[in-house]
Amino acid sequence: METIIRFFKDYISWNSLPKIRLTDFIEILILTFVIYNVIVWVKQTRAWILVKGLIVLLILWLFASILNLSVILWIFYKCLNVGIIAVIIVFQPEFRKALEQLGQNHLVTPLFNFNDSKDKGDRFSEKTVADIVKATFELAKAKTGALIVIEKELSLMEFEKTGIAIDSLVSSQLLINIFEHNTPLHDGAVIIKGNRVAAATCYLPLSDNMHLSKELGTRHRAGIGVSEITDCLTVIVSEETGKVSLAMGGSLIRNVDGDYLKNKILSLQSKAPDNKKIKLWKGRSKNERETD
Ligand SMILES: Nc1ncnc2c1ncn2[C@@H]1O[C@H](COP(=O)(O)OP(=O)(O)OP(=O)(O)O)[C@@H](O)[C@H]1O
Repeated sequence: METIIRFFKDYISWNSLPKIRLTDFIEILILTFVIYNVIVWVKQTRAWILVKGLIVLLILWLFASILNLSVILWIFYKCLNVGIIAVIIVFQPEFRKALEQLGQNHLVTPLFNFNDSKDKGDRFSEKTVADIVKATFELAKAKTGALIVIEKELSLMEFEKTGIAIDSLVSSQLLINIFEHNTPLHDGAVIIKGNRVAAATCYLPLSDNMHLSKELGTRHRAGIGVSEITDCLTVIVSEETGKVSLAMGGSLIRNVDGDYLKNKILSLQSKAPDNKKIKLWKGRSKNERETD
């Protein structure tokens, strides 16, 4: 009995328990957040197939280890380095997308948003909103294909650079003219920043979303693609059907009317209330992004 009491005194006393500091709690929270997000990412991408493959390989390796199958183990170890590089190459698009999403994270973006030019006044004037809506539906009526990307918080500079600079005030006439068939500027996308048409003929990244309807061509895929990696609003006018669709946060809303488009543009207008949020470095928190 005495031995048992001594055991409890020696080993289950408060002194023998590891000390938990505040930093340990912080570490646990960070790790929980990271592991949860990695699991969600793995489930949402092709990486899930990779994980299943890795589990099969792990079982094989365990089997070979238990039975001491030296040749199989030797092959495993020799292939390990090449395998890691192969995985990085094959899953490069997924890794890229994950890093881009991390960069868009609500915690990170405000820290590194150096662009304070939009801190003053509204993003769009009433005329700009009305002209975008007017041009869109006139183009739709004439079944003229169009792709208009409206910038929100995240810069579209990298796509702007692929096109021809315009830097002109938005007007319905200008937009209609740009997308007119057989004119030098009609191909590609127009980028709108505030009240100005920044550039035309811009090339956008195509979405690789496999769940998109097969009837959607590259114009729609490009519109959705740019909305997956930035917080822009993309207006797509189908040349084939004359219907207007919107892409936001990687989702496509098809066949919208003028009021819906106007409200969506106005929703970009409302900037995040900077003064109510923690402003760490000349930055501003993003408005909530729309999902399906
Ligand atoms: N990556 C891209 N970036 C910008 N614009 C693009 C891109 N790919 C295609 N486009 C535009 O889309 C046009 C081709 O549209 P396509 O017919 O393939 O698309 P769609 O989605 O079926 O649209 P529509 O209903 O208008 O036919 C091109 O002429 C070009 O203007």
